[in-house]
Amino acid sequence: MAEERMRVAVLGGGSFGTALASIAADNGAEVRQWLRDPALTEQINREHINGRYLPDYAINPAVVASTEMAEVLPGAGLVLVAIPSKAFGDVVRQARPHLTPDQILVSTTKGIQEEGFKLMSQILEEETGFPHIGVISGPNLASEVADKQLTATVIASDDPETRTRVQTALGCDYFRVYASNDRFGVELGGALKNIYAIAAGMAAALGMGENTRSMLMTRALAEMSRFAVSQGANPMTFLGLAGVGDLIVTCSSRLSRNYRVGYALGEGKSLDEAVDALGQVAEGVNTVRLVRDKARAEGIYMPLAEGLYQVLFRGVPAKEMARLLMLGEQSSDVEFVLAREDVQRAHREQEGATQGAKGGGHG
Ligand SMILES: NC(=O)C1=CN([C@@H]2O[C@H](COP(=O)(O)OP(=O)(O)OC[C@H]3O[C@@H](n4cnc5c(N)ncnc54)[C@H](OP(=O)(O)O)[C@@H]3O)[C@@H](O)[C@H]2O)C=CC1
Ligand SMILES: O=C(CO)COP(=O)(O)O
Repeated sequence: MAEERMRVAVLGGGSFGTALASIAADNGAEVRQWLRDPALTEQINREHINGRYLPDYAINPAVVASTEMAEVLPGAGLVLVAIPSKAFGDVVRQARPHLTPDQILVSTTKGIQEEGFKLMSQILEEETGFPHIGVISGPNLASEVADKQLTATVIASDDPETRTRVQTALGCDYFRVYASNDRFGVELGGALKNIYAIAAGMAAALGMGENTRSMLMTRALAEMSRFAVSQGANPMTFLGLAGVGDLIVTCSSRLSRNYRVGYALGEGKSLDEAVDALGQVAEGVNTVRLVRDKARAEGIYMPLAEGLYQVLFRGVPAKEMARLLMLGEQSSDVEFVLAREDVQRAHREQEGATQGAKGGGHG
């Protein structure tokens, strides 16, 4: 007997949702995509193009778009939610009456909800109470995925069925899907790296060199993992695709929207001008504010996030902030090898010895 075709539902008609819908269809699934824009829905169904978000790429004709959740969700084995963090909760609440507990619900969104500092999979879990919840994250620029450039991602879930089903639905000869059980770390990695992509874009616009970019990315990794570990994530996750992998691509590519916002700021545009010119979501703008506030409230050392916050929201010139950051604490390289506190203690002891020697000289 022929195996039944998998049904996949995608919520969101943006660039990443569309790219993933097309992969699932390439893999033979029956794919339905929900979006709120009727004109774009019609264009996807008739021309197999998403002219607003991915105009240069053909979508697999097996993807059927609809503005009705009731036509998209019932019967889908896998539901991918690709909606920016600001609207994610609202859309999940609209979807809720059409969902059932056997479905696998996966967020693709790299952002944080302000209310309760919630990650998207936590919203999926809370709004549905269902057991098969996961997150996709990794170095996945949507237009490169749509272009079938060789790419890898991570499916993170503590539920083995979720991991396996997503690997089967999306894994193919141009898209590899690695598994993780650290859902929180993978999801946090995706959200946090957006902050540093803005900083990297800014540094590039200011004419800073490759040494600077490398320093920025590596110290960003230290800062991201410090924050994530303070919140309960596994630091090893940050060595993977959803940590260092995504940091590399987003801090290096003008295809990244966060990088482009940073670049525009470095060219002297205001935050509003930079965001308006982009016309799409750059999650890092909101994330930097939320993370900086949380870091301050919990006493977590995050000089890069604090510096970027000062530039974005307090009008400090980016060049001046870079100068101040270079005068900051010279801390441990890898804190999981040499603790930051040990470096600080050694400095204090040396300072004490120097003061003592000076005092002795006067006595
Ligand atoms: N693009 C990328 O390269 C990647 C993106 N991601 C993540 O995926 C998430 C989604 O991204 P992406 O597809 O790129 O986003 P886009 O900005 O390309 O598109 C956003 C989509 O969400 C829809 N949307 C926004 N607000 C609402 C709402 N209130 N109700 C219904 N629909 C809404 C938009 O509809 P409308 O057009 O009608 O406004 C649009 O279809 C992002 O948070 C991002 O972090 C992850 C990996 C790669
Ligand atoms: O997350 C991404 C690539 O992995 C996309 O980054 P942007 O949201 O900055 O475009």
